[in-house]
Amino acid sequence: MPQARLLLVEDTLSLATLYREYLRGEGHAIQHASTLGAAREALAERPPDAVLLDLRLPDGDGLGLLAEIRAAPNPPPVVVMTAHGSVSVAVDAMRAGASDFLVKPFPAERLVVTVANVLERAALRREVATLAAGAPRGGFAGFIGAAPAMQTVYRILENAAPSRATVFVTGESGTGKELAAEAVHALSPRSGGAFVALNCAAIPKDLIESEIFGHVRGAFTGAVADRPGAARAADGGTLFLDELCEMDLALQGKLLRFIQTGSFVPVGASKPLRTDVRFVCATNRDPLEEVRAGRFREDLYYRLHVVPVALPPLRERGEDVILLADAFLARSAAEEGKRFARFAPDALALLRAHRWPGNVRELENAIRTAVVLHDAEEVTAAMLPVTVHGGAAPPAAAPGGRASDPARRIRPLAEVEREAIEEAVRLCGGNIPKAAAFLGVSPSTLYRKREAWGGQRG
Ligand SMILES: Nc1ncnc2c1ncn2[C@@H]1O[C@H](COP(=O)(O)OP(=O)(O)OP(=O)(O)O)[C@@H](O)[C@H]1O
Repeated sequence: MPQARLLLVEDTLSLATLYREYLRGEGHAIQHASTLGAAREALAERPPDAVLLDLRLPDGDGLGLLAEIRAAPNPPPVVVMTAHGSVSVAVDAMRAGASDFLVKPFPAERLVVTVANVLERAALRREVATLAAGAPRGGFAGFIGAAPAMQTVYRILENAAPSRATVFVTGESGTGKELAAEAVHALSPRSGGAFVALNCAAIPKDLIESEIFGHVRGAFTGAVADRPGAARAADGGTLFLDELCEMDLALQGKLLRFIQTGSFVPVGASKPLRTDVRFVCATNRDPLEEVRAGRFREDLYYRLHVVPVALPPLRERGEDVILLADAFLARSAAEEGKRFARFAPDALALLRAHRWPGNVRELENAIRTAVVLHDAEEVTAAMLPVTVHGGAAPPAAAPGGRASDPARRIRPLAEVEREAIEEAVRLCGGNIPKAAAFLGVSPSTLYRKREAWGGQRG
C-alpha cells in the first residue's frame, strides 16, 4: 500500500504517540489532532486519506464529527476507536458510516491491518467508480451474460478479487452466488490455495460449528477422530460461507471473532488455532431484514459487508436468458451426444416469457432435461419441462392436482399452447403482432387460434 495521509484524532497524548509508533513502519504521514476543533481544522485544510477517530474527546462526541465527515463529498474512510466493552457504540458508529472499528486496547498488528484494509477498500471504490463505462462483456470468469446489471457485477468482482476484503454476495437462489465466490478466488493471489465452500443451510444446525472449525476426538457423540474443518482446509485460500444466516447467534459470535483475529478454537479443543483465510459470504435472504428480526448479528453484518455484490434475478437480465440457454444447450448436447443445435421460435418465446423463480439453475436444469429426454436439431417449446410452461399459470391453478397422478399432472399440449399464447398476449398488453413476434409465429396464426377458441375464452 503506498503512503497515505492519516488524521489521528485522539486526546490522550500517550496513546497518540503509541499509535504513531505502531504505524511507523508503514510510511504514512500522520497528522495528530487532540480535540474535535483541531480535527475540523485539519479536515478543512486538506482532507486526509483516512481518519482514526477516538469517540470520547474533551470538546464533544466523535460521532458528531463522523457524521460531518460522511456528509462531505468523497468522504475518507473513518476507523473508530472505542474503549473496551463498548461494542454497541462501535455498532452505532458503523451504522453511522464508519468503515471499521478498533476496541481499545489493540495490538500494533490490528491497527496496521485495519488501516491497510480501509485504505485498500477506499482505493477499490474509487476504481469501481471511475471504471463506469467500460466495453460490455458477454461473460466473465465462468459467468455468461451481457446484461448491464451483470457488467456491474463483473467490475466489482474483478476489482475486489486481488484484495483480501470480504465479499458479501446476495441474490435469489440459483443466481450464481457460488460462481461469484469462485471467481473472486480464481482471480485472487490466493488462487493457488484451496477454495472451500460450506453451505450452512445444508448442514444440521448443531454440526455447523464443527464443519467450520473442526473438532477433536471425543468432542461430542460421533466425534470418533480429530477433524480439521473448513477454516483449516481454507488456510491460504478462500472460505465461502453460503447461507450464513442459518447459523445460530452464538456461532455467529465465534465467526466474528475468527474474522477479526484469524484464530478459532475447534470444538472440544482447549487451544486456539490460527489460519489465514479470505472470506466470501452469501445469503439469498435480505440480510438487513435478518438483522432487524434478530437472526443475524448486526456487528457481524457490518464486519462482512465490506464489498457487497448483488446478483440480479435472471428475469431482470433481458436477453441473457437466451445467451445462457444457447450455452447450456451446446454443453448438454455435447455431453449427451445429441444433435441439438438451436431452439425453435416457440421455445425461445417460452424461455423469454418464463419468470425463472429458480434463476440460472432452473434454466440449466430445464435444458438438460429437454436434451436428455429428446433428440432433434431444434428444441421446441413442447420439449421444455412443464414447469417452464407453468409460467403462464401456476401449477396450483391447474385442474386436478394429485401429485402422484401423472395423468392429472401432464397437461395436454393444446392447453399448454393456449396458455402460452394468452400469457404472451397479456404480457404484450393485448398487442397481437408483438405477441406473435415473441412467440415466433405470424399474427394471423394468433388471430386464427384465438378466434377458434372463441367464446370459451375469459
Ligand atoms: N451467469 C452464469 N453463467 C453461467 N452459469 C451460471 C451463471 N449463473 C449461475 N450459473 C450456474 O447456475 C448454477 C447455480 O449457480 P450457483 O450455485 O452459483 O447459485 P447460487 O446463487 O449459489 O444458488 P443457491 O443460493 O441455491 O446456493 C451453477 O451450475 C452455476 O454454474
